[in-house]
Parts: sequence; C-alpha cells; structure tokens
Amino acid sequence: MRSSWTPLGPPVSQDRIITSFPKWYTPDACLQLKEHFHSRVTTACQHRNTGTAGLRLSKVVVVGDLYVGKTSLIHRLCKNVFDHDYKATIGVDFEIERFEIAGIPYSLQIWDTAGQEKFKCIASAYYRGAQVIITAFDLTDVQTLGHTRQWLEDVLRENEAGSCFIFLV
Ligand SMILES: Nc1nc2c(ncn2[C@@H]2O[C@H](COP(=O)(O)OP(=O)(O)OP(=O)(O)O)[C@@H](O)[C@H]2O)c(=O)[nH]1
Repeated sequence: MRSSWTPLGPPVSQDRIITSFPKWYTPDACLQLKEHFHSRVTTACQHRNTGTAGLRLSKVVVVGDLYVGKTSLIHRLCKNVFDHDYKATIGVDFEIERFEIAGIPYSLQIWDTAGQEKFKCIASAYYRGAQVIITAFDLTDVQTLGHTRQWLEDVLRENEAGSCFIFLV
C-alpha cells in the first residue's frame, strides 16, 4: 500500500520502495532470515500508528583509512555513479537517501568521513548518534583492514554500547 503522507521533495524512486524484506544474498552475511515484516509492524504501518517515536531517520557513519573508497561507496548508493578521480573528503560530508518502507517514509542520513589523519578530529565530532557504523577497507591493502578495528573503537566511544549495527565493507 502506498503512503498517503505528503512527501517532502521529489517522490521516492521505485527501487527505494520496500514492501517486503529483500531476499538475503547469503544466510551467513544476513542479520536476520525473516521473509516478512512482523504482522504487528504491518498493521501499525497500515494504520499510520507508528507515533513520533518510530525510527524514521537513521544515521549511518562510514569510516576507514583514506583512499579505501568510502566516498565512492556512498556515491554508488545515492547517485549510482563512480568517479575514477580521487578527491579527498575534507572533514565530513553527508547524503540523505530516502526510502519508503511498508508505506512509511524513512531516510538514511549517511555521513562520509575523511580518512586523513589531519581531519580526524573534525570527523569524530559527527560520530555521536550513529545507528549504523560501516567500517570500510581496501581489499588490495591489508593494512587498511587492520586499521578498521581502531576506526570502529573510535566511533563506538561516542555511542551507547550495543546500540549500533556494525558492518565491515
Ligand atoms: N579500482 C577501484 N577503485 C576504487 C574503488 N573504490 C574507489 N576507488 C578509487 O579509489 C580512490 C579513492 O576513493 P574514495 O572513495 O575517494 O576514497 P575515500 O575512502 O572516500 O578517501 P578519503 O575521502 O580520503 O577518506 C578513487 O580514485 C576511486 O576512484 C573500487 O572498488 N575499485
């Protein structure tokens, strides 16, 4: 069922409208294996009964060494583009990606942080309140994998223990 809420900005693109759980790619890499929303969730959404406390916006923080591809990853998701030229992120940048889930508008606020050491103190000011942490590394540089542990610790220090979903990309 489509939302009857007044949209802010342009309509949500078709591939961002989620009416059922997407099929998992592999069970080992899936957070949960359910195929449908819980019936109470579906009912609440149908009756627009989610109140104001529902999670309508989630903050995603993407961290990792410089040059591992954080900006490229986000641009592929949000704009479906890939740029061969490297432009270092200065401090932080962010994108908003809009979805409609079970008829309810929902947004991801995706924070792209700079991997360069000199910008770390600027970027770390934006770690607080993350619901999702993506630690990114470069498959061709094993050192960047080792450094993800430190990046993760830095973000977790600013957030409640156990309150974030964590991904290694
Ligand atoms: N071959 C290849 N190149 C990539 C890939 N992802 C990113 N790149 C390239 O790697 C370089 C760095 O990518 P960015 O996305 O800017 O890296 P970043 O992690 O955001 O870098 P900082 O902003 O400095 O932290 C760019 O030249 C990209 O074109 C990938 O999957 N494959």
